[in-house]
Amino acid sequence: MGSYAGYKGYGASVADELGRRDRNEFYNIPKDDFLSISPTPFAHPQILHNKKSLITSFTHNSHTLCTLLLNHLNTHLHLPPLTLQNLHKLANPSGDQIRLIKAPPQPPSDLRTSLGKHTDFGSLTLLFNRLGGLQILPPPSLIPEGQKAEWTYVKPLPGHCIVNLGDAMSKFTRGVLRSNIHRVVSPPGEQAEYERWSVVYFMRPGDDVALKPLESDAIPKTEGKKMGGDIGGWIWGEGEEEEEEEEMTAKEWILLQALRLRGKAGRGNGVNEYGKGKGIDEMSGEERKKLWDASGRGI
Ligand SMILES: O=C(O)CCC(=O)C(=O)O
Ligand SMILES: [Fe+2]
Repeated sequence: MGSYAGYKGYGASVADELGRRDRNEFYNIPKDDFLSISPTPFAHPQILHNKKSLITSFTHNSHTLCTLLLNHLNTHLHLPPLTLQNLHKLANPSGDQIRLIKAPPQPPSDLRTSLGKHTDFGSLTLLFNRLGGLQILPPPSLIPEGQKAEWTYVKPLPGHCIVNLGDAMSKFTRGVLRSNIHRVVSPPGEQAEYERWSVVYFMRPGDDVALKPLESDAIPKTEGKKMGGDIGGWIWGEGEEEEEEEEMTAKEWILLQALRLRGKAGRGNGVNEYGKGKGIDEMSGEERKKLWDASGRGI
């Protein structure tokens, strides 16, 4: 599906409104490549093939953990047994992937956002990291009256991982569950001196799954007010009348999000094609701003 597998170089995408570049490099490993599900696996370097058993055991364990969480969500959403689990089967083709992210220490006099604000577009994300740096923008329900939402660090705890809900889950539940806005900045305090690594597992719905609200007495039957916000389809905000949305499969949706970020879906400049396309240095400030406005999501 698409070609968002593989390496993204340091500074290859835009991380803020000023068009400044990100400060991380990462590598995406699709689940289907190492479980022999994909008929056209990405040409990964030999070193990853040498680590196949590690990659497959990490995939299995992460998927099992996500399935446990889906089990609880399924119960609390009053869905028929195994509804969410059946939309996310390990053996079915899907956009699930592992991401390995490396962010070197930043110059103290020039600290920037290392991974721009976004919502994840899959279902659940597991984040394994030892250093801080991840920040969330809390929803209005957690903000005292009259105050503004402020970026807040999420502290990694030993023996824990951090779990994000993604946009697909918002779609399945008509916004009962919502994807969180997050970004990564320099780790706080003394941690800023160290290289930050993050190992991520993105669980996404099976390729053939329709991204539409599920039937349950805990999920509203009509759209009513759509929750607005400047990124993501279903995040909090002032609320506006819902427009008819075209129904898509997860495969189409994920490809659209990936292309959108890379500026190929009718907007932007194709800068995020992992090294291909027009470089950010060649773009005007206006072009960078346009790219930023058009993206708004993780890759
Ligand atoms: O490194 C982190 O803590 C977050 C990474 C992230 O948000 C992403 O890759 O989508
Ligand atoms: Fe993310």
